[in-house]
Amino acid sequence: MIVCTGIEKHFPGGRGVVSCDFAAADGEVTYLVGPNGSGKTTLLRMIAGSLRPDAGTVTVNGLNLRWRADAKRHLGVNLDAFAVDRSLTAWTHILWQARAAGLGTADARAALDRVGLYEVRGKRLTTFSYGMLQRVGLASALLGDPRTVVLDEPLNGLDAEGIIWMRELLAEETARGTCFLVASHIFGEVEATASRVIVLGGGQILFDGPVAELLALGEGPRRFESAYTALTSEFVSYSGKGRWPGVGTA
Ligand SMILES: Nc1ncnc2c1ncn2[C@@H]1O[C@H](COP(=O)(O)OP(=O)(O)OP(=O)(O)O)[C@@H](O)[C@H]1O
Repeated sequence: MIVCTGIEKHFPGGRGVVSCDFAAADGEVTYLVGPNGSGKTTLLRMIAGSLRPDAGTVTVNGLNLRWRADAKRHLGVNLDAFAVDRSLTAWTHILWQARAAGLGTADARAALDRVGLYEVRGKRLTTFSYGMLQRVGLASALLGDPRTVVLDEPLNGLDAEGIIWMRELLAEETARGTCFLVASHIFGEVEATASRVIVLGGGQILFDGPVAELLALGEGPRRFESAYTALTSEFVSYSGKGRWPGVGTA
C-alpha cells in the first residue's frame, strides 16, 4: 500500500505538485490521469524515491523506503521503459538491475519469465520493439516480486495483444494482493482495469475515487471522457507543460 500525506514539490516558475494526500490500496490498480504537465510523473518520482519532496511523507507498506537497502523487495518501479542502454542484451540489463538491488540470477530469470521474454534474453535491446521494451521495463519493476508497483505509461508502444496481456497481468497480480499505481493517458484501459482513479490538474488532486464514481460525473455515451474533460479543462494547455493557476501562460 502507498500512502502519500501532504506531499509537495515546487519547481522554478511555480509548477510541481501541491499538497497531495492519497492512498493506493493492496489488490487494486489505482490510475493517475491528467493533462500533460499536471504532475503525474513528479508524483511517481517522489514515491519511487528519485525526487525528494519539499514537504510531506510517502510510505510503502508503512515503511519509509528512502534509505532502505531492501527497497526493491517492497516497491517495483518503471518510469521510462525506453530509457535503457539498448546495446545491452535483455539478460545483462535485468541481471545488472537485479544485482544493484541485492537480488540474484534466479530473480532476474523469474522477472523475464513473468513478462514472457526469458527465451529471447540473449538478444540485444536494439532489436526489441517498443512493446518488448515495455515488457523489459515491467520485468525491472517486478524484480524481487514486490507487493507494490509504480508504472508510468506502461501501455505506450504495446500492440493489441500486448494490451490484453497487460490486462491479464494486472488481474493476476492484483488477485495476489499487489498494489499498482499507474499513470496513463489510455482512457479505454483505465476504464477497463481501474479500481480507483486519481485525476490531477495543475499539480493538485481534482478527483480521487472509484472509477464508477468518476463515470457518474460524466454524461453521454463517453462518460469517462466527459467526466475527465469537465474536471481538467482549465488545466489543459498545448505546450505540454500544463496550465497552472497563477503561473501565467503555460
Ligand atoms: N525538473 C524540473 N524542473 C522544472 N520543472 C519541472 C521539472 N520536472 C517537471 N517540471 C514541471 O512540473 C510540471 C509537472 O510535470 P510532470 O512531468 O510531473 O507532468 P506529467 O503529468 O507527468 O506530464 P506528462 O503527461 O506529459 O507525462 C510540469 O509543468 C513540468 O514542466
